[in-house]
Amino acid sequence: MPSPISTPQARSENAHAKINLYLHVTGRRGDGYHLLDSLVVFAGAHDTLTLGETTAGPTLALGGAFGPTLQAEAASQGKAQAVQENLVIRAARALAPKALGQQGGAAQLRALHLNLAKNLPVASGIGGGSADAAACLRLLARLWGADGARLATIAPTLGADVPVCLQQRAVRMAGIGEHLTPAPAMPPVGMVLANPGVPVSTPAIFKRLKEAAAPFTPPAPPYPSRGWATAGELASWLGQTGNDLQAPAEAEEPAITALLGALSALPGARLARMSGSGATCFALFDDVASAQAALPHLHQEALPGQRRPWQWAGGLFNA
Ligand SMILES: C[C@](O)(CO)[C@H](O)COP(=O)(O)OP(=O)(O)OC[C@H]1O[C@@H](n2ccc(N)nc2=O)[C@H](O)[C@@H]1O
Ligand SMILES: Nc1ncnc2c1ncn2[C@@H]1O[C@H](COP(=O)(O)OP(=O)(O)OP(=O)(O)O)[C@@H](O)[C@H]1O
Repeated sequence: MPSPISTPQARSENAHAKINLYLHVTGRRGDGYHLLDSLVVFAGAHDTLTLGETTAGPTLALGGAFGPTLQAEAASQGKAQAVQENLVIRAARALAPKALGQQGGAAQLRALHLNLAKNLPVASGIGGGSADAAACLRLLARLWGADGARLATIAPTLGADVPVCLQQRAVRMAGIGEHLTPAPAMPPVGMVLANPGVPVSTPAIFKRLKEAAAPFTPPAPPYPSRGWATAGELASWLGQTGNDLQAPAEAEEPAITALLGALSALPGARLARMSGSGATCFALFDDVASAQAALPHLHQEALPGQRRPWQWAGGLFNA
């Protein structure tokens, strides 16, 4: 039998874009973290992490459309080695001693090189570093041997979104992101994703929400036991929900308001909303073909971008 890491496919792992179809902030913990209720799905769009080798590891090479953005961020922080503090490397460092022991872990880390094709915008509300860290855990678990339970204990130590990105399937998320229950099977859905090219900091948006002192929102109603038969049914059910981070994010970045307007105006769009803490927004369509047909109609003035704007059309990722 081939070893689990012997094929080229086994040496790569995709980190799909996390989409919060709705996000209610239901409370706040004593330590300041917010309690959430969110329906999380994953889009076909993804970063890709691939294993390489070195004798000076752990090392990370950044490629893809947004590799230079991450590289520049690291450089602007004035730390020559900041790329090596990327969440991907932090995930590897967290897993190695637990999977292999101190000595074995140190040896394997020295041999570890990772290539990250960063195709998704950075600091954009679609998982980003969390999805990459989760992909790293899944990839290295295959290489080093670690079970799901072990990964599940490490994931929340890396970030609130890492547990959901580890599962990478449709779930209802509660707590600060650690309570995950399977969602009903999703209907066929088309999706347009767009980022206006403005980075948004998650802590800054939660801080704005806190300062606004708005009342917390109750959790969404129970999900229909048979799920939603069509994208239209899903969109109309989502109409009774919202994203509580959208107003503070729009206050921080008016480009989000313009983008939501442009997405709502797309032919066939059933619902337009922001994901996570922004600034990426999504529109739902009846199917992938409708989303792809609508994408060229997206007004480019809605993507002003200090950074590189981004747009994508496709379907959901089903693990
Ligand atoms: C908004 C979401 O994207 C929804 O999926 C996530 O909750 C954010 O997850 P994340 O980016 O992995 O967040 P972390 O890196 O763990 O936290 C960044 C900061 O966001 C705030 N934060 C995050 C998650 C949460 N449930 N409550 C919070 O208040 C905290 O100030 C925290 O210091
Ligand atoms: N692999 C990575 N990809 C993107 N950002 C990373 C990565 N590793 C570390 N970071 C840092 O994390 C910061 C937040 O970016 P990220 O893309 O994770 O945010 P996000 O998309 O808002 O995430 P979330 O949806 O979980 O809130 C970046 O500004 C960057 O400094």
